[in-house]
Amino acid sequence: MTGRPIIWSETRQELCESLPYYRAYQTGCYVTSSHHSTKTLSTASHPSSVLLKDSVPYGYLLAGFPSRRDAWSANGRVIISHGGGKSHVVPPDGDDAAAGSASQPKASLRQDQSASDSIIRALLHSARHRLPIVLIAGEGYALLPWKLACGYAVLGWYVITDAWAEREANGGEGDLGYVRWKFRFEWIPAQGEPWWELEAEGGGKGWDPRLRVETLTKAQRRLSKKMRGKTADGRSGALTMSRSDSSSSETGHMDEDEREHLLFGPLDPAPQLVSTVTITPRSSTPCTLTNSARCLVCHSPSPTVFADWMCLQPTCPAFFLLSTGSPPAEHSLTFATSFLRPLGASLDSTFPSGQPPFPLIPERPSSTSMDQSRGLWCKKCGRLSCREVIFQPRCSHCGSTVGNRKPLPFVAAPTLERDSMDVSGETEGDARVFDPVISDGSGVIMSVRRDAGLVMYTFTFPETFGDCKVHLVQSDVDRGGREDEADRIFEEFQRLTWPSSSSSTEAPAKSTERNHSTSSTTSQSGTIHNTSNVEAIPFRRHVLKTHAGGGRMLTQQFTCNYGVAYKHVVAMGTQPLCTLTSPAPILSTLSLLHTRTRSVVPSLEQDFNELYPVLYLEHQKMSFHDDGEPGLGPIVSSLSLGSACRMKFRIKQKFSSHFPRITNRTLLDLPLRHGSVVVQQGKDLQRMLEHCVNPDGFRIAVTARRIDPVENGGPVKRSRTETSGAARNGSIGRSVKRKE
Ligand SMILES: O=C(O)CCC(=O)C(=O)O
Repeated sequence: MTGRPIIWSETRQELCESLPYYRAYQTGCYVTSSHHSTKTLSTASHPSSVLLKDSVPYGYLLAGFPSRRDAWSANGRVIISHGGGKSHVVPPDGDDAAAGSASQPKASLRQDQSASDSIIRALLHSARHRLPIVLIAGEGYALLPWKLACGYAVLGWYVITDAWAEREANGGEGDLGYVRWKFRFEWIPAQGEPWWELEAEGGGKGWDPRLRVETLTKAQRRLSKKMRGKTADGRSGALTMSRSDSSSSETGHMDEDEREHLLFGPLDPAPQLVSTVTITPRSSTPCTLTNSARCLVCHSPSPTVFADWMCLQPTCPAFFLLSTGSPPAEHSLTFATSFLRPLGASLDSTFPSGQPPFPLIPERPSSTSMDQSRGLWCKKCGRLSCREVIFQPRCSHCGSTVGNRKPLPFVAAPTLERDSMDVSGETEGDARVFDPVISDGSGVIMSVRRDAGLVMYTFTFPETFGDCKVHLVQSDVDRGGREDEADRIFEEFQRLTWPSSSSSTEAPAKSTERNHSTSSTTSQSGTIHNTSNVEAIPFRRHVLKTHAGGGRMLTQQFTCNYGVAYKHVVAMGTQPLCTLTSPAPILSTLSLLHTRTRSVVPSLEQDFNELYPVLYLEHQKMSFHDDGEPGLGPIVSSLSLGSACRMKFRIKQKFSSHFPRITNRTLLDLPLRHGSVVVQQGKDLQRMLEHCVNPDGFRIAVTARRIDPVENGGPVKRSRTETSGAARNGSIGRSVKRKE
């Protein structure tokens, strides 16, 4: 066995960004409940039943230490695992031979788990309705019988055949221990053989991407086609499976259509893999596909998990007691032989319509969409990589191009709607009105001024926050104003961000075509090309230096820096901010920011000396953070380009107790649109408040600051050679406390 996975990653971020069915950074089970579609399954026959709003678990991670009696059996076709939290890791106790892991540390409980705990409830829901679920193994999964040699690997499609509760004794005398829920997962044969059973090629040497570049073998490539939902000849199509045995739907919980809806209904476009389903449970007992027997005390069935049958319903007085009425000795508990044997083809009907509900291998994003922020799967080696650069991202393992080879489509500046102020947040007709939200009791006061074609909204914070103001300055579109300069800057940024490509043949993105300035050309496809010799804007995602979880972690957004170079939680370099050599959109932005900032803060004497452009692809945002750092001047000013967004200001947690009468920490929620300039005024603003930004779609923001380089800890680095090419993303960065 060489263990050559077909979908694998080194970091959790690569896994979670690439796989729409596994976005759980913290928990071991990806449960989703965010989908808008809900469905109530027939309740007429159960008028008194309680409606449960259940989430669907899509991916389950086998990682870390097993709990007692977890098992990897029949070469991974049967897996017994524990769900739900409330555990901590304890050293080996050697009393559980059945799990074959007596020498491993184990996850031990601190309190009872309950069927209503969110993850357990979702897994029970999955078991009841026999929903396919994807299992992923992590490097630390101690029961894997071979060395994984990478961080994570997708195993394949499983179904939960049984769910039950056990008592997990802690070893103390008379101690009954805590209730632990367990799940039996079984491989769904219709998907084919597990990849770890493929014949080894290449001399049978162990797969180890940490030692050498590994590429997929022929057999793996064949299997990967299936995992992409492609037929053997490469066409897109359903995975075939035998539908001859459909008898397993005889639990009567849900008919084929209902299950199909459950799985397919919400599955339309990735990443919306999610479903919130309102279900009337027909029984409090999860489905049991293996042998079961009924308890004489509670009359509920329990699966025959152990050689000695016990009632496994935690509410029953006979729960986890032998027929003698006494609890089993931990070391004498062994699995019933039949329980670890696969049920095989009878599970194939758990794939609705005869095929997995979605391909295991994620699709490449469409070249005409700005939703490019996801991770990518490499068809050469199977590695999942985060998209680190916008154009031509490469596999982090073998270096192959993994994204689209073409520049992204050009996005035209949005047509501006009227800004009429409406503090109540109501809309007039179809027009989107300016609707800042000032939270009740915040004491924030708004004033409006119009001058020189601009409209200026000023939000003054109460004195207790020091002398703080936020200004929003934008063209007065209600009085015929336009954002021509912002339009130009937005176009220029894109021209210098997507490098030229003469081979582009992509179709134009709808309503994005427009005329371009003379320094760029537009292909017939509507793609904008950089034909000048000006250096590209080096947007990329940077490595977070301070990632607590270990492993490589990238910032969410694509960023770069111009001007003062300083220490940062991310490893990034800086570009010179120079009137002769800096790219046109950088200089135009700086000039626009100076003009608009001085319209509300005429006392601004010194110019900004640092610009921080941020590019948000669709679905990206910036979490709460402040810009405070040594040497930061009192004014921070930023320009919004492209999609509209909301920018919120809230009191930092550590200061919330200073304001007992303010119940909502978010004091101000501002609507920004293309051309908006936000001016943050006052040092205390960064000290006491933090802000976040949530864009509606593709957006570029450029923030300007004045930094004292001496106070900030070092001289300004302006050497051209030092900041160009690869060195650009070196260790010089900034010290902003960004929460990515
Ligand atoms: O996206 C924005 O408008 C602001 C970005 C920001 O907060 C920052 O760069 O610190």
